[in-house]
Amino acid sequence: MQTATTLEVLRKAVAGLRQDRARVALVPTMGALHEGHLTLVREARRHADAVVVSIFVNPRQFGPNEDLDAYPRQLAADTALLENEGVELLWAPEVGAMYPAGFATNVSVTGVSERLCGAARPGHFDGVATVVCKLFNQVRPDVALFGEKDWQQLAVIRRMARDLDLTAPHADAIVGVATVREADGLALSSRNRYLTPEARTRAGALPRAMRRAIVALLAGADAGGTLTAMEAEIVAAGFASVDYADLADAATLAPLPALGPEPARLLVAARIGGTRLIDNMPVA
Ligand SMILES: Nc1ncnc2c1ncn2[C@@H]1O[C@H](COP(=O)(O)OP(=O)(O)OP(=O)(O)O)[C@@H](O)[C@H]1O
Ligand SMILES: CC(C)(CO)[C@@H](O)C(=O)[O-]
Ligand code: BAL
Repeated sequence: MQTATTLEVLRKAVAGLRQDRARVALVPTMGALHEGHLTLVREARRHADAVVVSIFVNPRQFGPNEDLDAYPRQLAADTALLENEGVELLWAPEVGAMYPAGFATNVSVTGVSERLCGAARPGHFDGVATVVCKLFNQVRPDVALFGEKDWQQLAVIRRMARDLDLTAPHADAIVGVATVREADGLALSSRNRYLTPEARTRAGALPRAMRRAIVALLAGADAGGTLTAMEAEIVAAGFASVDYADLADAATLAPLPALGPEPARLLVAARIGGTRLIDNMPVA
């Protein structure tokens, strides 16, 4: 596996891959890799001949009081994991290579960015859209893979890619990969490593409460009452607070106060022991 840390080396390496192989896949990450990321890498292989993974802890998507400094960085261990998966190219720029002095551009996706995590983390999706737009322009992948764990992020990126003609105009250029979970149902996340063993045990209550709510909704229970009961269950299990718990249209994330004919998604963000966890599931 080749590692590029400058744009010049990246462009040469991508050109080399393109000479040898037809299709290139991109898997953007912030590192601290786990089985969720490796599942994206394996899925990427099914869609392309060469796989490029980026590792970049993107300062622009962190708020002023968020965990940018604490975010786990383990490039050597990540490199070994990616080598083991047969990844062709790792793109691991420093902040100065991604945002050289004078950088002054912002990509902002209206609508789908505005609720849920967008409301709880002002500026977050502008940071995500800006860096993913840059990554797409840097690598020019035929296909890019993102996890459904970050459902709203996936929706924002799909909107941006369509609006800015960033990817090939086929429907599956942005592939969403199903959330990989621990045995107790907790979604794998780099931030799970912030949890104490006790908080980690309690955190399994989040997906359990969500599943119970979905069963109730499908049985015809009132949406408002079900969400309130679910929030209470999450807090009773030891979470400090619930940032949001909402039903949304699965494609646009438009508000969906009650179940209708549209496909719905249940999306939750909750805090435990100083760590903010997110999850989402289809109401199906
Ligand atoms: N459990 C998971 N299942 C599937 N994909 C995942 C999972 N966790 C992360 N991903 C995906 O991996 C990509 C990189 O995510 P990122 O590096 O932010 O990891 P993360 O575990 O989501 O970290 P964080 O704790 O910052 O949310 C994203 O597309 C994300 O949706
Ligand atoms: C897509 C992404 C790599 C952009 O920094 C990040 O938000 C992530 O890891 O989900
Ligand atoms: N996986 C989403 C990236 C973030 O929370 O900043």
